[in-house]
Amino acid sequence: MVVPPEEDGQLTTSAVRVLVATAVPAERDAVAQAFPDPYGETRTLPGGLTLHHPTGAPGRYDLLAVGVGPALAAASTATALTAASLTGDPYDLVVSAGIAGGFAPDAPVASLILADHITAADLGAETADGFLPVTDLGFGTVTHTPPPDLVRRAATATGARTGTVLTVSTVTGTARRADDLRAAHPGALAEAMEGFGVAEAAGAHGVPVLELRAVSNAVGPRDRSAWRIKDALESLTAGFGKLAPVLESWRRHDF
Ligand SMILES: O=C(O)c1cccc(C(=O)CC[C@H]2O[C@@H](n3cnc4c(=O)[nH]cnc43)[C@H](O)[C@@H]2O)c1
Repeated sequence: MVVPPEEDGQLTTSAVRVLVATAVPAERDAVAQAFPDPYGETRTLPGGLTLHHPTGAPGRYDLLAVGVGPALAAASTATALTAASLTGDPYDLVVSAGIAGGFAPDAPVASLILADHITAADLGAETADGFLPVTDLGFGTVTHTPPPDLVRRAATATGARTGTVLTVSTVTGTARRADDLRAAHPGALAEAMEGFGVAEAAGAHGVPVLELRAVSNAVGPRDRSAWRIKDALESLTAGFGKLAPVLESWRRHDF
Protein backbone atom coordinates (compact mmCIF):
# COMPACT_ATOMS: atom_id res chain seq x y z
CA MET A 1 0.00 0.00 0.00
CA VAL A 2 1.27 3.47 -0.88
CA VAL A 3 1.51 5.53 2.33
CA PRO A 4 -0.05 9.04 2.25
CA PRO A 5 2.45 11.86 2.92
CA GLU A 6 0.99 12.89 6.24
CA GLU A 7 1.76 9.41 7.60
CA ASP A 8 5.42 9.22 6.59
CA GLY A 9 6.46 12.86 6.75
CA GLN A 10 7.60 13.05 3.09
CA LEU A 11 7.60 16.37 1.30
CA THR A 12 4.98 16.62 -1.43
CA THR A 13 6.34 19.61 -3.31
CA SER A 14 6.99 19.00 -7.02
CA ALA A 15 5.28 15.61 -6.91
CA VAL A 16 6.59 13.28 -9.57
CA ARG A 17 4.18 12.67 -12.48
CA VAL A 18 4.21 9.06 -13.61
CA LEU A 19 2.50 7.20 -16.44
CA VAL A 20 2.12 3.47 -15.70
CA ALA A 21 1.53 1.39 -18.85
CA THR A 22 0.14 -2.13 -18.46
CA ALA A 23 -0.97 -4.42 -21.26
CA VAL A 24 -4.41 -5.37 -19.96
CA PRO A 25 -6.95 -3.92 -17.49
CA ALA A 26 -6.33 -6.72 -14.94
CA GLU A 27 -2.69 -5.61 -14.65
CA ARG A 28 -3.72 -1.94 -14.43
CA ASP A 29 -6.15 -2.83 -11.64
CA ALA A 30 -3.41 -4.74 -9.79
CA VAL A 31 -1.23 -1.61 -9.86
CA ALA A 32 -4.21 0.54 -8.79
CA GLN A 33 -4.71 -1.65 -5.72
CA ALA A 34 -1.41 -0.30 -4.36
CA PHE A 35 -3.06 3.10 -3.83
CA PRO A 36 -5.43 4.15 -1.01
CA ASP A 37 -8.08 5.22 -3.54
CA PRO A 38 -7.47 2.99 -6.57
CA TYR A 39 -10.01 4.65 -8.87
CA GLY A 40 -9.98 8.33 -7.94
CA GLU A 41 -10.65 9.76 -11.38
CA THR A 42 -10.68 8.71 -15.03
CA ARG A 43 -10.01 10.69 -18.18
CA THR A 44 -10.63 9.76 -21.81
CA LEU A 45 -7.86 10.17 -24.37
CA PRO A 46 -8.05 10.15 -28.17
CA GLY A 47 -8.19 6.64 -29.56
CA GLY A 48 -10.66 5.41 -26.95
CA LEU A 49 -8.03 5.14 -24.21
CA THR A 50 -8.98 5.66 -20.57
CA LEU A 51 -6.47 7.03 -18.05
CA HIS A 52 -7.07 5.99 -14.43
CA HIS A 53 -5.80 8.40 -11.82
CA PRO A 54 -5.61 6.81 -8.35
CA THR A 55 -5.58 9.33 -5.52
CA GLY A 56 -4.82 9.52 -1.83
CA ALA A 57 -1.06 9.14 -2.12
CA PRO A 58 1.82 11.45 -2.93
CA GLY A 59 2.92 11.53 -6.53
CA ARG A 60 0.67 11.91 -9.54
CA TYR A 61 0.02 8.59 -11.23
CA ASP A 62 -1.91 7.87 -14.40
CA LEU A 63 -2.55 4.19 -15.16
CA LEU A 64 -3.20 3.12 -18.74
CA ALA A 65 -3.99 -0.29 -20.24
CA VAL A 66 -2.06 0.12 -23.49
CA GLY A 67 -2.89 -3.20 -25.16
CA VAL A 68 -0.93 -6.37 -25.86
CA GLY A 69 2.25 -6.27 -27.96
CA PRO A 70 4.94 -3.68 -28.61
CA ALA A 71 3.25 -1.82 -31.48
CA LEU A 72 -0.06 -1.10 -29.73
CA ALA A 73 1.79 -0.40 -26.49
CA ALA A 74 3.97 2.19 -28.26
CA ALA A 75 0.99 3.82 -29.97
CA SER A 76 -1.07 4.04 -26.76
CA THR A 77 1.85 5.27 -24.66
CA ALA A 78 2.71 7.92 -27.26
CA THR A 79 -0.90 9.12 -27.22
CA ALA A 80 -0.79 9.63 -23.45
CA LEU A 81 2.62 11.31 -23.56
CA THR A 82 1.52 13.65 -26.33
CA ALA A 83 -1.73 14.53 -24.57
CA ALA A 84 0.19 15.39 -21.39
CA SER A 85 2.70 17.52 -23.29
CA LEU A 86 -0.03 19.42 -25.09
CA THR A 87 -1.63 20.37 -21.77
CA GLY A 88 1.74 21.69 -20.53
CA ASP A 89 1.95 19.00 -17.83
CA PRO A 90 4.33 16.35 -19.18
CA TYR A 91 5.20 13.11 -17.40
CA ASP A 92 8.51 12.76 -15.53
CA LEU A 93 8.66 8.99 -15.86
CA VAL A 94 6.96 6.08 -17.65
CA VAL A 95 6.70 2.65 -15.99
CA SER A 96 5.91 -0.43 -18.07
CA ALA A 97 4.32 -2.87 -15.60
CA GLY A 98 2.63 -6.23 -15.72
CA ILE A 99 3.12 -9.96 -15.64
CA ALA A 100 5.83 -11.82 -17.55
CA GLY A 101 7.45 -15.12 -18.31
CA GLY A 102 10.53 -15.75 -16.16
CA PHE A 103 13.68 -17.59 -17.20
CA ALA A 104 14.21 -20.53 -14.82
CA PRO A 105 15.76 -20.86 -12.35
CA ASP A 106 16.66 -17.19 -11.90
CA ALA A 107 13.16 -15.73 -12.11
CA PRO A 108 10.67 -17.98 -10.31
CA VAL A 109 6.90 -17.58 -10.44
CA ALA A 110 5.64 -14.59 -8.39
CA SER A 111 9.11 -13.01 -8.22
CA LEU A 112 9.54 -9.39 -9.26
CA ILE A 113 11.89 -8.30 -12.02
CA LEU A 114 13.09 -4.76 -12.66
CA ALA A 115 14.65 -4.20 -16.05
CA ASP A 116 18.16 -2.83 -16.16
CA HIS A 117 17.86 -3.20 -19.94
CA ILE A 118 14.69 -3.34 -22.03
CA THR A 119 15.52 -5.23 -25.20
CA ALA A 120 13.56 -6.10 -28.33
CA ALA A 121 14.52 -9.75 -28.82
CA ASP A 122 12.99 -10.36 -32.24
CA LEU A 123 13.42 -7.01 -34.01
CA GLY A 124 15.79 -7.71 -36.88
CA ALA A 125 16.43 -10.19 -39.65
CA GLU A 126 16.86 -13.93 -39.77
CA THR A 127 19.85 -14.99 -41.87
CA ALA A 128 21.46 -18.30 -42.76
CA ASP A 129 24.00 -17.50 -40.04
CA GLY A 130 21.46 -16.64 -37.41
CA PHE A 131 19.50 -13.64 -36.15
CA LEU A 132 20.73 -10.10 -36.81
CA PRO A 133 19.36 -7.31 -34.61
CA VAL A 134 18.01 -4.30 -36.47
CA THR A 135 20.97 -2.24 -35.24
CA ASP A 136 23.30 -4.53 -37.23
CA LEU A 137 21.24 -3.57 -40.29
CA GLY A 138 21.93 0.09 -39.60
CA PHE A 139 18.56 1.02 -38.13
CA GLY A 140 17.20 2.31 -34.84
CA THR A 141 17.80 0.68 -31.49
CA VAL A 142 17.05 -2.62 -29.79
CA THR A 143 17.75 -1.67 -26.18
CA HIS A 144 16.63 1.06 -23.83
CA THR A 145 18.44 1.55 -20.51
CA PRO A 146 16.42 2.74 -17.52
CA PRO A 147 18.23 5.17 -15.17
CA PRO A 148 20.68 2.82 -13.35
CA ASP A 149 20.53 4.57 -9.99
CA LEU A 150 16.73 4.58 -10.02
CA VAL A 151 16.77 0.85 -10.91
CA ARG A 152 19.12 0.15 -7.98
CA ARG A 153 17.02 2.10 -5.51
CA ALA A 154 13.78 0.59 -6.77
CA ALA A 155 15.20 -2.94 -6.63
CA THR A 156 16.34 -2.41 -3.05
CA ALA A 157 12.90 -1.16 -2.04
CA THR A 158 10.88 -3.84 -3.82
CA GLY A 159 13.20 -6.84 -3.49
CA ALA A 160 13.06 -7.22 -7.27
CA ARG A 161 15.82 -8.98 -9.15
CA THR A 162 17.42 -6.82 -11.83
CA GLY A 163 18.24 -7.99 -15.33
CA THR A 164 17.28 -7.64 -18.95
CA VAL A 165 13.59 -7.89 -19.74
CA LEU A 166 13.10 -9.01 -23.32
CA THR A 167 10.21 -7.78 -25.42
CA VAL A 168 8.86 -10.36 -27.85
CA SER A 169 6.03 -10.26 -30.36
CA THR A 170 5.61 -14.03 -30.08
CA VAL A 171 5.38 -15.66 -26.64
CA THR A 172 8.05 -18.33 -26.33
CA GLY A 173 6.52 -21.81 -26.51
CA THR A 174 9.44 -24.26 -26.60
CA ALA A 175 12.48 -25.07 -24.50
CA ARG A 176 14.65 -24.61 -27.59
CA ARG A 177 13.48 -21.03 -28.14
CA ALA A 178 13.96 -20.27 -24.43
CA ASP A 179 17.53 -21.59 -24.63
CA ASP A 180 18.21 -19.59 -27.79
CA LEU A 181 16.96 -16.39 -26.18
CA ARG A 182 19.05 -16.99 -23.07
CA ALA A 183 22.12 -17.71 -25.20
CA ALA A 184 21.61 -14.49 -27.17
CA HIS A 185 20.80 -12.49 -24.01
CA PRO A 186 22.69 -14.00 -21.04
CA GLY A 187 21.43 -11.23 -18.75
CA ALA A 188 17.78 -11.89 -19.53
CA LEU A 189 15.53 -12.69 -16.56
CA ALA A 190 12.12 -12.33 -18.18
CA GLU A 191 10.19 -11.86 -21.38
CA ALA A 192 7.02 -9.86 -21.95
CA MET A 193 5.41 -8.13 -24.90
CA GLU A 194 5.22 -4.38 -24.28
CA GLY A 195 8.32 -2.96 -22.57
CA PHE A 196 10.27 -2.04 -25.69
CA GLY A 197 7.25 -0.37 -27.29
CA VAL A 198 6.57 1.64 -24.14
CA ALA A 199 10.27 2.57 -23.97
CA GLU A 200 10.37 3.65 -27.62
CA ALA A 201 7.48 6.05 -26.99
CA ALA A 202 9.06 7.35 -23.79
CA GLY A 203 12.41 7.77 -25.55
CA ALA A 204 10.82 9.74 -28.37
CA HIS A 205 9.47 12.16 -25.74
CA GLY A 206 12.74 12.30 -23.78
CA VAL A 207 11.10 10.70 -20.74
CA PRO A 208 12.94 8.02 -18.70
CA VAL A 209 11.41 4.57 -18.41
CA LEU A 210 11.28 1.67 -15.95
CA GLU A 211 9.90 -1.83 -16.49
CA LEU A 212 8.56 -3.79 -13.49
CA ARG A 213 7.32 -7.32 -14.07
CA ALA A 214 5.86 -10.01 -11.83
CA VAL A 215 6.51 -13.53 -13.09
CA SER A 216 3.38 -15.53 -13.90
CA ASN A 217 4.97 -18.46 -15.75
CA ALA A 218 8.26 -19.95 -16.82
CA VAL A 219 9.53 -19.10 -20.29
CA GLY A 220 9.48 -22.39 -22.19
CA PRO A 221 7.11 -25.08 -23.41
CA ARG A 222 3.62 -23.61 -23.73
CA ASP A 223 1.29 -24.55 -20.87
CA ARG A 224 -1.21 -21.73 -20.37
CA SER A 225 -2.93 -23.69 -17.58
CA ALA A 226 0.27 -23.40 -15.51
CA TRP A 227 0.28 -19.57 -15.58
CA ARG A 228 -0.11 -18.35 -11.99
CA ILE A 229 -1.71 -15.05 -12.91
CA LYS A 230 -3.34 -14.37 -9.53
CA ASP A 231 -0.06 -14.85 -7.65
CA ALA A 232 1.74 -12.62 -10.14
CA LEU A 233 -0.88 -9.87 -9.93
CA GLU A 234 -0.71 -9.93 -6.11
CA SER A 235 3.04 -9.68 -6.34
CA LEU A 236 2.69 -6.74 -8.74
CA THR A 237 0.41 -4.91 -6.29
CA ALA A 238 2.85 -5.45 -3.42
CA GLY A 239 5.81 -4.47 -5.57
CA PHE A 240 4.20 -1.29 -6.81
CA GLY A 241 3.30 -0.27 -3.29
CA LYS A 242 7.00 -0.41 -2.43
CA LEU A 243 8.11 1.18 -5.69
CA ALA A 244 5.89 4.26 -5.42
CA PRO A 245 7.73 5.88 -2.48
CA VAL A 246 11.00 5.51 -4.40
CA LEU A 247 9.46 7.25 -7.40
CA GLU A 248 8.00 9.95 -5.20
CA SER A 249 11.43 10.85 -3.88
CA TRP A 250 12.76 10.78 -7.43
CA ARG A 251 13.86 14.01 -9.02
CA ARG A 252 14.86 14.39 -12.63
CA HIS A 253 18.19 15.98 -11.66
CA ASP A 254 19.13 12.85 -9.71
CA PHE A 255 19.76 10.91 -12.91
O1 LIG B 1 -6.48 -14.02 -18.05
C1 LIG B 1 -6.26 -13.21 -17.14
O2 LIG B 1 -6.92 -13.11 -16.11
C2 LIG B 1 -5.11 -12.29 -17.30
C3 LIG B 1 -4.84 -11.38 -16.31
C4 LIG B 1 -3.75 -10.56 -16.45
C5 LIG B 1 -2.93 -10.66 -17.57
C6 LIG B 1 -3.23 -11.58 -18.55
C7 LIG B 1 -2.41 -11.71 -19.73
O3 LIG B 1 -2.58 -12.59 -20.52
C8 LIG B 1 -1.36 -10.69 -19.90
C9 LIG B 1 -0.60 -10.87 -21.17
C10 LIG B 1 0.70 -10.17 -21.00
O4 LIG B 1 1.51 -10.90 -20.13
C11 LIG B 1 2.84 -10.84 -20.51
N1 LIG B 1 3.37 -12.21 -20.47
C12 LIG B 1 3.12 -13.08 -19.49
N2 LIG B 1 3.82 -14.20 -19.67
C13 LIG B 1 4.51 -14.06 -20.80
C14 LIG B 1 5.44 -14.91 -21.49
O5 LIG B 1 5.77 -16.03 -21.09
N3 LIG B 1 5.97 -14.41 -22.63
C15 LIG B 1 5.65 -13.18 -23.09
N4 LIG B 1 4.78 -12.36 -22.46
C16 LIG B 1 4.23 -12.78 -21.32
C17 LIG B 1 2.85 -10.14 -21.85
O6 LIG B 1 3.38 -8.87 -21.66
C18 LIG B 1 1.42 -10.09 -22.28
O7 LIG B 1 1.03 -8.88 -22.87
C19 LIG B 1 -4.31 -12.42 -18.43
